[in-house]
Amino acid sequence: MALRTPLVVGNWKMNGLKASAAELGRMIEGYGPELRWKVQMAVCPPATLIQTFCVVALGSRIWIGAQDCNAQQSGAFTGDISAEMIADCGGGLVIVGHSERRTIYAETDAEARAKAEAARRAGLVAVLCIGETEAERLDGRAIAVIDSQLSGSVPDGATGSNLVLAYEPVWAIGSGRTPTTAEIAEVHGHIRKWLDRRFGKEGERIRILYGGSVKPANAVEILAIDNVDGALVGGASLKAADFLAIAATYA
Ligand SMILES: O=C(CO)COP(=O)(O)O
Repeated sequence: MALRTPLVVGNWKMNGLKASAAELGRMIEGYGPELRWKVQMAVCPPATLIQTFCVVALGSRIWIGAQDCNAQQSGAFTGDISAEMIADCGGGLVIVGHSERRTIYAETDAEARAKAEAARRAGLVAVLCIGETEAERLDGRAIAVIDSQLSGSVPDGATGSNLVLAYEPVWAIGSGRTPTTAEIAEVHGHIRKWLDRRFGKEGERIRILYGGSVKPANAVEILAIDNVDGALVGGASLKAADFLAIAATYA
């Protein structure tokens, strides 16, 4: 068995209504045995659809997850959901620290870390997002920013079974632009070394996904890069044909 099974996660963001279960159905149909053995697929719909999607995906081996959670188990946090609630619906993972949460809702590394810890408490896998802005990259600070996000948001005791990292350069999200393969290789190699230093052998089991404008047209090139263990896909995960084509890179 490979040290790290490739993982392709779809982040639907604030898109999807009940009727979108049909699209999930098409994904399940296309996730046949030849793909299942090679790559793990997951879909994170908006919170309103988690329960429905978990029922639709039952027995399909596609994981269903959430896009965020509150770090607390329950309480007076109007509008929020907890990791325990996601697990209760049948969810298996939760995205934390996404750049849209960091930018729009001013979430900090410490909050992302607390959410990753909440995910572990509830038995979920946390998909923890990090990545530099365009200004930071142009300033030559991309690696420094990644380092500070890693130290601030990766929880103690992380393992390959409770944490996945996602490198998402903020400027590549929804823009149709991606870093060069050398730039992605540099950041992923850097994160891999950081995980080795922090967690030793266990660090080798933690997957590092790339996210930001991944499409069927660039997936082959991106997913072949050293230390890229899969993708976190936004727009292209909304259509079964595109999402399956990305995952099929591993077939
Ligand atoms: O933010 C992303 C996934 O979390 C990436 O979004 P896009 O694939 O639409 O660029």
